[in-house]
Amino acid sequence: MYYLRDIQNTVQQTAEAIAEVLKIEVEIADQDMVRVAGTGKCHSRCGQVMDEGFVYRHVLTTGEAIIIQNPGDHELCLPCCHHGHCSENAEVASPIKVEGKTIGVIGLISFDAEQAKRLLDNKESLLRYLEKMSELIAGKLVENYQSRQQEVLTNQLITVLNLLNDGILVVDEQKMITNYNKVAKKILAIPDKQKLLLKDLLDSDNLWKAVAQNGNFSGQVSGKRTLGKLFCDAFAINTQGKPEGAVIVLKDVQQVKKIVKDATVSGIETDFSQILGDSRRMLELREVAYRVAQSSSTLLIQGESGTGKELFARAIHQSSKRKNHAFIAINCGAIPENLLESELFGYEEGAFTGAQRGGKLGKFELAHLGTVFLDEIGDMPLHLQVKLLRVLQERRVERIGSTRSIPIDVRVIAATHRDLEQLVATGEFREDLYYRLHVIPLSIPPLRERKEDIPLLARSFADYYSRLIAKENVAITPEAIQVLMNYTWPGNVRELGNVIEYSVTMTTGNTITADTLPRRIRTQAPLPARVQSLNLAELERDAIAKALEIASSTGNKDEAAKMLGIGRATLYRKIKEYKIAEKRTFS
Ligand SMILES: Nc1ncnc2c1ncn2[C@@H]1O[C@H](COP(=O)(O)OP(=O)(O)OP(=O)(O)O)[C@@H](O)[C@H]1O
Repeated sequence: MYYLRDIQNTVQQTAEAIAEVLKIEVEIADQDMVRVAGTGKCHSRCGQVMDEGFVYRHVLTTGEAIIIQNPGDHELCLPCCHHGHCSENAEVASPIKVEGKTIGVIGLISFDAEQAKRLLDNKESLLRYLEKMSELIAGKLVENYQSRQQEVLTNQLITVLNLLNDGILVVDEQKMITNYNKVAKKILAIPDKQKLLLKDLLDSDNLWKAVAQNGNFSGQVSGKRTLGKLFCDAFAINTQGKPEGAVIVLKDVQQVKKIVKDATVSGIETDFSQILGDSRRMLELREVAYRVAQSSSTLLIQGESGTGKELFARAIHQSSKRKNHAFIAINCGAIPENLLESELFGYEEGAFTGAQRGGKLGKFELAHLGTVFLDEIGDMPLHLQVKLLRVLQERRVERIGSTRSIPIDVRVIAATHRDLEQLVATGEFREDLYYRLHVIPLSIPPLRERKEDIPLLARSFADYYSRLIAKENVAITPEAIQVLMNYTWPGNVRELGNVIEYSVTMTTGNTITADTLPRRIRTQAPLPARVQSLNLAELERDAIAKALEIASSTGNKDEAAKMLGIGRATLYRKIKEYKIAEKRTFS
């Protein structure tokens, strides 16, 4: 809204200018009938409400100027207490309008006959003059209102900018810094009250070229007044097609690494107490792992799928001096070969078609001071094995498309369910890398070789999943435990966890009995412990041998055929075909 009191000085100066020109007293009232400015006798009453301003009220209502020749006798003055004995000789009142709305009145008052004559002799030009003065005041009011709005908007923007975790710089077309937030001030060490150019703060040539050419930039830049690299995104500002500079968003690389650390570790902090198992082998393994955690040596964890290799790797990281840095796990078998290379080592801008502008940090760089967990290392392609070996030997990484090598301090924990020695023998795994990784080998035994861990694991999974689905703690009967102990667990602890999750969910009461366990566990017909081959005939042969082995306890061959879902005659034929030696005589 527009208030004359917001520009009181200007209003007073205008009143004085009018008084000077017309040699007459002037007063200006706002829409609340408060005298905002006044000259001569009226000056001392500025700021007061005008109780008897009947003429001004009329102008505020009608929006029309009025000239009163005989105040005191005029009909508008009838309600006034000075009616009939007014000290004024003549009065002129002209509206001040903003956007068509009357928001004040300029009043001219004559106290003697000579002044009154001057007013009345020049009515027309006087009214035009007052109209111009009103427009002048109205213009000032709008200007003041807009600059206040601008100030409010700027304040809102600065508040928003200061709430962001990124550094923000605003630069004009001449690359002059026009605004920045608190984070930018901190990460760029911007001095107070200095006019600065972008080049005073950042190594900005590439950035500016990209913004000018493409309207944006994304990559890394170096600070001029601070050490270290910054991630940077910049966007051109255009107003009606005209370039007006750019907004630059900055993130401290160390800060990003902290975010990576929080995302990779804090969510799933693992310590050795979470690795369950009281078998002698697990107790020993935990003890060795705890001891090696304190060193920085490369580790190789071997074990079948689901035995807890990643769990151990996380616990080792969490117990090491690297625990406040990132733990980055990457599955070498799950990522396509060409992507794996850039994921691990990163690349420079323009390294290949489709490479992201500004390049990309590799996992080794991101995990600097932390741990990289290379799962399924046996699936790593040979040419990447060479690169990995170099990283382990030289403790430096070279991004794709770069000749510069970057020093890194990373502990590598590799894991595999494959027989690496065998892979070395067949030439699929480099011998030198194998020995480099094999410095401290940890071998996690499959669950079937430490069956005494099963009761503890099963009960703790039952507690966990009961809590998860808000069920009363589901117990497990001794018979059910016995069934679990008899099974060979090809999927190891992961499979056991899944079976207990299934049973906790499916059981109607709050006890897992042998009957509520999945059928395949009860019928003792697990999948082959290790699928060595995907040859159909071999798989069939293995399945038949297994079924015969299980059924041997009852000596009933029909049972084996039923397990396999084939007829008795087919079973005989297959036994003959695959030359399967039977361990006992069947009925
Ligand atoms: N000793 C254990 N105590 C408690 N939970 C375990 C244990 N071992 C494994 N687990 C659980 O089993 C699941 C599989 O573990 P993990 O992923 O560490 O196995 P892995 O050997 O790395 O498997 P893969 O080779 O398939 O990646 C996880 O949910 C893990 O928490």
